[in-house]
Amino acid sequence: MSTRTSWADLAANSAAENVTAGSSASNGAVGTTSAPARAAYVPPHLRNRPASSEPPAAAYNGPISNNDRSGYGSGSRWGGPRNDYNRSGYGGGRAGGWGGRGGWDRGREREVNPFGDDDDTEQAFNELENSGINFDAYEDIPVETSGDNVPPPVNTFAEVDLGEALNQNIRRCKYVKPTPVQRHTIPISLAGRDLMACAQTGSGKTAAFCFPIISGIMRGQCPQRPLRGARTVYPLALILSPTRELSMQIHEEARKFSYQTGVKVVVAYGGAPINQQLRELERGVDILVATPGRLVDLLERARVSLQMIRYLALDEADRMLDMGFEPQIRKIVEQMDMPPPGVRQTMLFSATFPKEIQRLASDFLSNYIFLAVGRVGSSTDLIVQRVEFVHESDKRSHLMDLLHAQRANGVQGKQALTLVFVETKKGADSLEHWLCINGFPATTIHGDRSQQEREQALRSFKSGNTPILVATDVAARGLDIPHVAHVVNFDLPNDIDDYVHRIGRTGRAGKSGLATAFFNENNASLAKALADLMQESNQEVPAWLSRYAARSSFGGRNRRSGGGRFGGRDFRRDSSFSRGGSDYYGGGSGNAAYGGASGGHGGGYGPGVTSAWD
Ligand SMILES: Nc1ncnc2c1ncn2[C@@H]1O[C@H](COP(=O)(O)OP(=O)(O)OP(=O)(O)O)[C@@H](O)[C@H]1O
Repeated sequence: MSTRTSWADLAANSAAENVTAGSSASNGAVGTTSAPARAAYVPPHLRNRPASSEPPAAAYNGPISNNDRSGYGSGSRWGGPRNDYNRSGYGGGRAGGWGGRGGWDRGREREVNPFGDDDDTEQAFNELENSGINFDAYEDIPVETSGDNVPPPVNTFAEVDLGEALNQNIRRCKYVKPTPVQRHTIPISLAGRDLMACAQTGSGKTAAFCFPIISGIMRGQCPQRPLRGARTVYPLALILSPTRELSMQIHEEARKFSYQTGVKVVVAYGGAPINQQLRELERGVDILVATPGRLVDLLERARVSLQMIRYLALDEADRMLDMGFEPQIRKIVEQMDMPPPGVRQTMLFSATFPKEIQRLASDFLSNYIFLAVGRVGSSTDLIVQRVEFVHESDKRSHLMDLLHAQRANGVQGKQALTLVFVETKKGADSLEHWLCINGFPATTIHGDRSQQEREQALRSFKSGNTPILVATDVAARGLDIPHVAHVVNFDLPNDIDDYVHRIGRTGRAGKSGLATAFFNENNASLAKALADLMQESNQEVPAWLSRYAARSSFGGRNRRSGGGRFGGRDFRRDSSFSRGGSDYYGGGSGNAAYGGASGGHGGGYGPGVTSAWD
């Protein structure tokens, strides 16, 4: 059949494309090292490294530091409460903040360009806009904020003084306007406020927390690092995320945003050799992006100190505080040497925020602002959700039908990618094998694969060489993979929030996508939450699913309290919040099983207030 040929062609084409595109990842950066201005050969182990990692500049006169940037003034100390530096940085003193950055030029010459462009091409970038974002869909987006003195949103990046180097990188990224979550959170963060932000998948949360951090470090005065071990490093900002791949992605993004700002970003995650990460750290770090396990390791080895942390960001914060991660997060945030809330600035981001998690998270925050931003455009336009009743034994043939239909429609001929979620690692391997022997190039990502295999699988999927990725929930959150046209929930998750994150791998940044779920009697406990979610998103709910939902609405792990809209609502507004523990789940009996459940986290929106991810 011609399918074989077309798959082979597809692979060949995409391989070629991959080489030219550089796929926005660090590979692309390597390719740029041959630009005339940077003709010197950069050995592989030094590539993708901010070049300002050099010995302390002459201006620096403090004790041994691995973090200091050559341009950072005379070493005035940051050490007092957060308000001190905020006032000097963001108040009337702002005007003085951006001049005289000449010292950074030295770093500029050597820093590997993560955009794969050259300074000379900046004008060309100015003329382009990120066409992926549907800006019209931004009108009338529902937003809810709560907290004291919420700073007003901005409409443009120009309205906030992020600094010229960062602005230039924003232009390079072709971000013409801030997305809604950025419009609201950037002024809040620049004002030094703590923040809990709930905004739909694919809406630009990464930049929303990176921009204020980078800008704040750029404008901050050079902190004098304490003298501990010569090999201990003192990052100024910590960004935690739950998976290695997500940490790598945030690192890549942050490196782009901080290009030529003098701000150094390093990533540390498990499964990769620690020595290499230690070497990177020793070259200097301002922003450390990390997974919790590897960070605990580094802290216990006293190779990282959190003493100088000014900014703490938790991406996928609800996941970071669920039962799996909470002890590690508490250890990092509360039991090491990190400054307390009110001294550091803390920002929590996710598309989902169950109330119980909000309650836990509030321990980490001081006088925070809660923000819920509705989805970009109408949900019906972005992710079309379908649920099909498929018995366990029919799932494979049903998947095959879907994939054949996609081929017939030519979707995959255009490099469209399909992400298939399954429940178990074994199930992932077995489905991948079956797909491959049936002529559908597939790969897999799950926790039993080596880190190298995981990274290779992701690369191959992103490039289109292997247009089907079978994944467990390790790929459910945060991953920003362009051209994922279809997400298939081959096995539905037990938790409606996981469903939301999984389908959010498509329909990103204003683009449309399709999500198909295979439902059968094993998923009855999810029926109510799924039907509610689909209804809220203006999706067609099959009659049989409504019947399942009616049957299961008496309880169950995914029941939402108050029958209300799902909840990006501030738990502090809920009158039951002072009553403690189980009430956050509406008093439902299934609440003890919190870790795997999202039940009842809505609490109900009032009229006219829209959920953050409907
Ligand atoms: N202002 C902007 N203009 C154009 N594109 C943007 C803008 N901000 C972010 N993007 C793009 O939108 C995409 C999604 O952003 P991001 O990965 O930060 O989403 P997210 O909200 O963190 O999603 P998730 O909840 O799945 O983690 C990225 O490709 C990013 O480059």
